[in-house]
Amino acid sequence: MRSTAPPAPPDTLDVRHLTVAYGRSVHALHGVSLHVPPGRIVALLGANGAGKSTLLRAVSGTLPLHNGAVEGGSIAFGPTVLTGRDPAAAVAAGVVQVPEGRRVFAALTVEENLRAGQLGTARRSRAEARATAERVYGLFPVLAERRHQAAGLLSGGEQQMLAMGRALMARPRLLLLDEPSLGLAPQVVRRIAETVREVHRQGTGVLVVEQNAALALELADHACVLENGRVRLEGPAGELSRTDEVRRLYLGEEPGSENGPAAAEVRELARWAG
Ligand SMILES: Nc1ncnc2c1ncn2[C@@H]1O[C@H](COP(=O)(O)OP(=O)(O)OP(=O)(O)O)[C@@H](O)[C@H]1O
Repeated sequence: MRSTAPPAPPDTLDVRHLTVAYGRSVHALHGVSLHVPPGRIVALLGANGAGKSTLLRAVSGTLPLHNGAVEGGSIAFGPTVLTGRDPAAAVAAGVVQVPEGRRVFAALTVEENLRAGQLGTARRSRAEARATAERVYGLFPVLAERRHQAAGLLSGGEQQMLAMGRALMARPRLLLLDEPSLGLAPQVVRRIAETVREVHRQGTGVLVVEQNAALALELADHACVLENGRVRLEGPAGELSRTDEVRRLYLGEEPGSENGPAAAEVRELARWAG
């Protein structure tokens, strides 16, 4: 008789031995395993081309949009198998990706963009939908002020907030974020980081890809460093940020230095986070 595996705990992302290729020649991930426990923040770090976006795309079901495909391994969110499923299946399971490059519907208003975030999710009453929108406006008051404006007129930072807000309208159990701080001013980055924390406090898990390693390690409970499509290092974010390798390669510090630029940034973030 075959033994059956115990049911996966709810809201846990479980990626096992994942192998992904684009076409026949680009092998982007080679047997990557990663775990996001319920309600935790996990950061994915790594150099350009390491495979971070590929991993997020595989989880959100958007790989085929980039001509990529899962060639081996598995992805599950709780009891739901997501391997090779489409984005609608991921959203229905509670896994929602903030689109890369903060894509918003430029011609639609802020409010209409937020409403679009509910498409494909379980039907809700109007009162529930309104309450979710008010929660998003509470997180990003600037969106409330601009609710009747075309999204294309927002600044880059406001568009990032809208892209996040739209993802939150689906009431995700796991939010996938691809470089949320890219190209944004420090103050806006702080606002975004604050929101990630707030979303996390409200019980949503977060898997975040971030070039700003100091920010990612400050935000995350756990971090995973990818190198050439393989997991190179992983562990509690606090421990990883103290390893010589991470300090040298991702935080731009000389090992042993407490005064590098990233160390200053971590201290500044810690001060701001209270
Ligand atoms: N649509 C695609 N078609 C072909 N190859 C791709 C495609 N997207 C990514 N790749 C390749 O897959 C590998 C992993 O890329 P990926 O974008 O996942 O890395 P990344 O760690 O997110 O890097 P970056 O920080 O530069 O976005 C790289 O070799 C990249 O060139």
